[in-house]
Amino acid sequence: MTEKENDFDLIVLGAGSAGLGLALFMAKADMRVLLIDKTAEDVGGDCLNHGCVPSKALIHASRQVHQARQATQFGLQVSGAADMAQVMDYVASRQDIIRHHENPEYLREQGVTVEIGSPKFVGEHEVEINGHTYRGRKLAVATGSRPRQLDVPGAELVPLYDNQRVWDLRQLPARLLVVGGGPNGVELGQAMQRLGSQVTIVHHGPRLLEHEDATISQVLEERLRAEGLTIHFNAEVTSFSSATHARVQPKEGTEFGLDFDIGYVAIGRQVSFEGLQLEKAGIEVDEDGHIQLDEHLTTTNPDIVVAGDAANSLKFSHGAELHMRLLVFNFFSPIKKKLDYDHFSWVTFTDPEVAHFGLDEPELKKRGTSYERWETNFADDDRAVVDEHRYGRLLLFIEKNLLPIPGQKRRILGGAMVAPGAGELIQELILANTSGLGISAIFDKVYPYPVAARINQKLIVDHQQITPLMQLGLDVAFKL
Ligand SMILES: Cc1cc2nc3c(=O)[nH]c(=O)nc-3n(C[C@H](O)[C@H](O)[C@H](O)COP(=O)(O)OP(=O)(O)OC[C@H]3O[C@@H](n4cnc5c(N)ncnc54)[C@H](O)[C@@H]3O)c2cc1C
Ligand SMILES: NC(=O)c1ccc[n+]([C@@H]2O[C@H](COP(=O)([O-])OP(=O)(O)OC[C@H]3O[C@@H](n4cnc5c(N)ncnc54)[C@H](O)[C@@H]3O)[C@@H](O)[C@H]2O)c1
Repeated sequence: MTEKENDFDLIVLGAGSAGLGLALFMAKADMRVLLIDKTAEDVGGDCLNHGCVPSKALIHASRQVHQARQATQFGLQVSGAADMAQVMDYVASRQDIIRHHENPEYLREQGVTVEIGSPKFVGEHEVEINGHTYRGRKLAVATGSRPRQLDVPGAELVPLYDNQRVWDLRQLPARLLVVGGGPNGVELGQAMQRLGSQVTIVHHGPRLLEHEDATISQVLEERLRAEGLTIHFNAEVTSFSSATHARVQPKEGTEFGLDFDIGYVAIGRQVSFEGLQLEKAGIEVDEDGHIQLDEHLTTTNPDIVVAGDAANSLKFSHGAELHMRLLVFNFFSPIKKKLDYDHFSWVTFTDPEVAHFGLDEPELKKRGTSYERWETNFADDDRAVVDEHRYGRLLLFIEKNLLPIPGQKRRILGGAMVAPGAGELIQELILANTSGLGISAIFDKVYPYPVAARINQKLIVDHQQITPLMQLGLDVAFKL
């Protein structure tokens, strides 16, 4: 290659959600882009290969099995057990479909130069890979994160899986020990229980999904227990005395033993920049090994940015998309945008789903924002009655105006929902939140009866109060 051919507008390290988004967008904008990943099979990153896609496919399969069993209440006869090999074949087939547009050949067709190998920085704008040096005007580190390991005595004896290896399972374990009650642990734990495993979750914290409001987590916990999962809170696995026996220590109380067949470790993620020689590019890391970033996701080298899990903030595929949007805006605009999670949302794809958006109560309190907490269960919602999800729960934080002036906009600051399909039901609330719409945007709608999303309006209608002044106005208007 000539020297010119080795010059790029953008070099991206890592072809996961963040790197792919950045590379494809910049190539579309006619920029010269070099995208690097370790192997061709790694392209697509964790989301396609070990995370979102296989986990959602597994959840889909397990829901089919669960719903078939639920239908026995209507006289349907269901027998037999799910075949794990067939389930995993289904999972792999879904990944294969998505791989059609997440692979080196496809990317090259889109105008992206792709290199496979182990890159390292050799200068402030230079990266070396496979014996060649490439220069980028801008460079992006999008190397993702990896699962945290369970480092306790005896772990080496045990068949311990994490999200990188679990998709190789061909047989359903009779007893599955899940360590960690975050989104990863609860999604996989419920799916495996539905497929036929007996699942036990051992969780450090006092409740599942610790980023959620306690009232929301509690509904999920009750549903999971009703399906047969065992959950130990405030507890940790302290050692393994054999390949199938764990010792568990609750924060308060006596240590106990747990028998299992395989373990699934879902205790969070860690970033690692091993081998990248960040120091050669002038990229500083803090004492925990995290890259020092400003509010524009720029490192201590002004031409090198970080995107996705590697930035070590909220770790989601659409978090990577948010980063990508911010970075491309800032690449082209003289006015720079700052990273802002105020309208960010996420969904945990359990059944019921748990959806979350905007600011939560601890954050509102921290900011001293005036708000009201409105919540409802779904017990009296007609759709919830017929579809059997009266246990659902919706929580909203509504802007509180200091003076009760009629016609004032009251914005929806944040909220959460736990219900089947909550991730879809909550989308109109997210739109209102993102666009700064007031509660009247929901109040004024006429919903087709009986769509499940009417619950959004019900909560708002239930909280409308007629003040004495309004009552007087109504009385006069009616007489006239
Ligand atoms: C079980 C599970 C389920 C999940 N489900 C969801 C979900 O439903 N929705 C959601 O939004 N998020 C979900 N996530 C999170 C989501 O997968 C991640 O946030 C997302 O993949 C991060 O994208 P990324 O591009 O930052 O990193 P990655 O996708 O990890 O991509 C990083 C890429 O960099 C490459 N790389 C690493 N080091 C180097 C190196 N030295 N040189 C070259 N290349 C390198 C890797 O091979 C990889 O391809 C889930 C995560 C897990 C674990
Ligand atoms: N639907 C989704 O969007 C989705 C699904 C799965 C994962 N993810 C993402 O993947 C990442 C990883 O998920 P995760 O659930 O592993 O991480 P997490 O950090 O969100 O949750 C892990 C939980 O494990 C607990 N824990 C830590 N050490 C423990 C120990 N030794 N024993 C018992 N419990 C322990 C922690 O208290 C924490 O609540 C997250 O950032 C998440 O955003 C997203």
